[in-house]
Amino acid sequence: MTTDVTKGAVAPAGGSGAGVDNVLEASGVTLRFGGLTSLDSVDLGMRRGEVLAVIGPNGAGKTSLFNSLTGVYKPQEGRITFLPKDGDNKELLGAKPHIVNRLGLARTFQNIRLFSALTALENVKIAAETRLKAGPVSIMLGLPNARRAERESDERAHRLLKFVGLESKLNEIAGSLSYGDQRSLEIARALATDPQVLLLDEPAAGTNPTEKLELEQLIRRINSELGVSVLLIEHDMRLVMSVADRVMVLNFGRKIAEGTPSEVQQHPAVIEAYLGASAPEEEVAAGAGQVVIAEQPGPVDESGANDGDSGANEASSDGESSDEASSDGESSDETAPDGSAPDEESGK
Ligand SMILES: Nc1ncnc2c1ncn2[C@@H]1O[C@H](COP(=O)(O)OP(=O)(O)OP(=O)(O)O)[C@@H](O)[C@H]1O
Repeated sequence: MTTDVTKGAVAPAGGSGAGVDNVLEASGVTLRFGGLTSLDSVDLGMRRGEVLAVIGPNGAGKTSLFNSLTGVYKPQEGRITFLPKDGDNKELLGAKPHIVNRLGLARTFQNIRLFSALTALENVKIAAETRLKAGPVSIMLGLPNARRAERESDERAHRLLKFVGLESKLNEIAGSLSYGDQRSLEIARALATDPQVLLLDEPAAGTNPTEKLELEQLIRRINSELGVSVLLIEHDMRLVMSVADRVMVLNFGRKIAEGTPSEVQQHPAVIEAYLGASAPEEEVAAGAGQVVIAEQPGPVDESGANDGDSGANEASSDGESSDEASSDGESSDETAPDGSAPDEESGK
């Protein structure tokens, strides 16, 4: 049975993972922006404890899927079910981002969103404090339980900064950190909310080769040492192929393949999606039936100048058509699951 966290109703669990120990399931997720179908009946079955990568050419629907899973967008159709360890399944479609986060899903964004004027430690503590049991009044009055909670969040933030390799930079201003360190800080902040599933949206974008290798190690450790399932959007195919247990491929909003990294690399639909239907046959043949997927450009800075979503903003700000996906209307005032303010229009 699944509790619908949006209505308090109870519904049967859906999804594609019958007989498998899934942590997250989606079935028939369809997301439209006016005439544009960003996700077309997408199914997802994410296994507990795995690193699952979502790949696809630019505009394939990867971020739309993340935004749908985390409550930033509300797809018009489908089911999204979180299956936590305690067995109390939750329907996520329509749930607000902060509720999704409280249930156990945390994410990072394509465009880094830190409180850039605060220190690394403060950034993580803010996220850790969303887990505090003490209410605002006891915090204001400095009651013993509030002091204990404050100490716990401080310790937790220290531990996580050490875990991501930033222990020597905890008092540095976030905005002054290198791009790679800012990405690590974002991950620490997401982990501070104690998720069962971590969604990473292009974590390698803008990082240098050394930082990419460190990121690869970090993703492995998050998965193996913390026991967190990782859903990863990434254009860096070397990273994807090395770190993912399984890969799901989207193209034009549809799932076109799913399997192990080597399975999807050899999948004809994937080869076609990446090389294009008109790719010369010898180009495909040159890969001996195995596509060497070219790395696609991701965003290079916080302005998202290179994230290719300019059209996205136009459509979402319209918001009038009943056929359109609604982005969470509260998200501009609210902090995002990881304590950051989401870019409501693109959710990137
Ligand atoms: N808020 C929005 N309003 C209108 N269209 C949108 C919105 N968000 C996404 N889209 C459209 O949906 C499609 C999928 O976009 P999405 O950002 O999910 O792709 P992506 O696979 O993440 O691409 P990239 O790799 O470039 O980040 C695109 O055509 C995009 O323009």
